[in-house]
Amino acid sequence: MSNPSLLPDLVHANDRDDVADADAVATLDGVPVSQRIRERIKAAQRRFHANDNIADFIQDGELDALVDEVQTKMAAVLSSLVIDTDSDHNTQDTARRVAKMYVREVFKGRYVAAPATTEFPNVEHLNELMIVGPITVRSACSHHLCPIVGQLWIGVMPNEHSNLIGLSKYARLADWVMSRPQIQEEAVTQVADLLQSKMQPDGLAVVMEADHFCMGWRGVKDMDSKMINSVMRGSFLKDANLRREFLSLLQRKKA
Ligand SMILES: Nc1nc2c(ncn2[C@@H]2O[C@H](COP(=O)(O)OP(=O)(O)OP(=O)(O)O)[C@@H](O)[C@H]2O)c(=O)[nH]1
Repeated sequence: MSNPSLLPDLVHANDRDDVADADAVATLDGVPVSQRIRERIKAAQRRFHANDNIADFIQDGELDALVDEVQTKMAAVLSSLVIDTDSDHNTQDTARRVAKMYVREVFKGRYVAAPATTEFPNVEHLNELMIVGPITVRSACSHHLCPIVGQLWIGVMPNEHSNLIGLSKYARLADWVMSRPQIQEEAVTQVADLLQSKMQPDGLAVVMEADHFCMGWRGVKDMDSKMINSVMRGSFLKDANLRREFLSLLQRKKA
């Protein structure tokens, strides 16, 4: 969706002097930009959970306005945490930095469309196991918004009708999915669904192993435990030998 004609009407909080004012939310005709986006999603009867992509409902220029809006709300959070952002030189720009980090970096996978992937026909009718990994992945848990950092392995069993995608695209697509507040079980399923739709392979396997900072940095403060989970589809589910081959190759690489 894009409608550049809306741009001149956007009022950006950072165009003004009162950026720390909790009422100075970026608006379009007096309506906060998040509300406009939410109304479009609801009208289309679509979901907007933390790990959903909502790029189809965001118009040109609105992401900048969203950063402005989040900045204003973050300033209010810092104020409620009784941090003196006026005299504390370290936190003067923190609200802006955090807003940019959420919208433009760590949760970008909610707000931008999927990276382009060229799909190539499987001309040689390749039908051998292929494994990509470890791909380093970074996400955040939906519960505390604490980082999740780990590794991902992908196994593909193509057939003659499958599409092949460039090697770098596995990492790009995984990053797009992970750059949203997630739980690991759903993140792995989303990666599998995405690859399945692009490649249509006979079988697909995705394994993820990650550290959850909500366990290590806070809460139970267990630094050692990791979460490992996997999704097996098609021939990886039906064929125990294929599954064993994939898991043993992966173990050898991890050792
Ligand atoms: N299943 C699953 N749980 C996760 C994931 N990331 C974080 N969690 C857990 O989600 C739970 C959040 O639940 P709550 O019990 O409501 O939160 P809490 O009281 O702050 O929990 P504590 O972490 O035990 O202090 C915690 O147990 C986290 O460790 C994930 O990817 N998958």
